[in-house]
Amino acid sequence: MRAGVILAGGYSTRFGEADKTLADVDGVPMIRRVATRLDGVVDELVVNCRAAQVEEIERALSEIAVEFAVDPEPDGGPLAGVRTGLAATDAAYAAVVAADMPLVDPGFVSFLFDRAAGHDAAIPRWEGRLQPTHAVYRRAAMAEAAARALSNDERRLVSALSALDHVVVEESTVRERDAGKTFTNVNTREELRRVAAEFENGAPSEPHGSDGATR
Ligand SMILES: Nc1nc2c(ncn2[C@@H]2O[C@H](COP(=O)(O)OP(=O)(O)OP(=O)(O)O)[C@@H](O)[C@H]2O)c(=O)[nH]1
Repeated sequence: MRAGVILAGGYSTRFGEADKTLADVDGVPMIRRVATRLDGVVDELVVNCRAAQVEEIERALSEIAVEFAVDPEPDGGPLAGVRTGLAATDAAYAAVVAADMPLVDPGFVSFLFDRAAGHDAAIPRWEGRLQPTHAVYRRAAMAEAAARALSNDERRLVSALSALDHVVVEESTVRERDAGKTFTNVNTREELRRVAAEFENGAPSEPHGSDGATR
């Protein structure tokens, strides 16, 4: 079993005044773009967010089957979000993807699942940095590593990686697969405009019938 855990519990402070995960990306809420792209390569989808976000995210995802994993306490940081998200699934492996990555490439995620097999994680590197919010984890191992790091007051995902037998998928591999755009993330309004332009120009393909636009 493969799960997809969408991390949406942040406060979008750089975005300002609104939850970026609901932002309109060429007619489709950003988190819906992430969910439809992941949906084709996983058996189940989990959305991790704060209780206050559930209603609007549910509306944005209408007709896409997801399970909500609500943070018991808000603002615990991304690592706490991952722990909460992973606790909602029994899948052997889970792709953890931030809700602000609307260009996530399902083929590349599928490749990460393949690379993670037999290990605790497959973590890509892009632009010199590991990308743990766009990675595949063995659920049980990451749940344990996250719990241990959190007990040491760590908030960042990378803190959990040292405890994992993780494969790093290097930039050269990402380039060979022409997948660099999969890591594009949206923090600011300007970044939202740029990513929306990618869709307006028709570049990234969406799974058939999944636009769920502005109904
Ligand atoms: N559950 C949970 N997820 C978080 C938390 N903080 C960040 N995240 C998630 O981690 C990922 C990366 O975080 P950022 O890109 O910094 O997003 P953000 O925190 O909403 O945005 P900024 O406030 O501008 O940093 C996003 O998918 C966030 O939703 C948190 O406190 N709890």
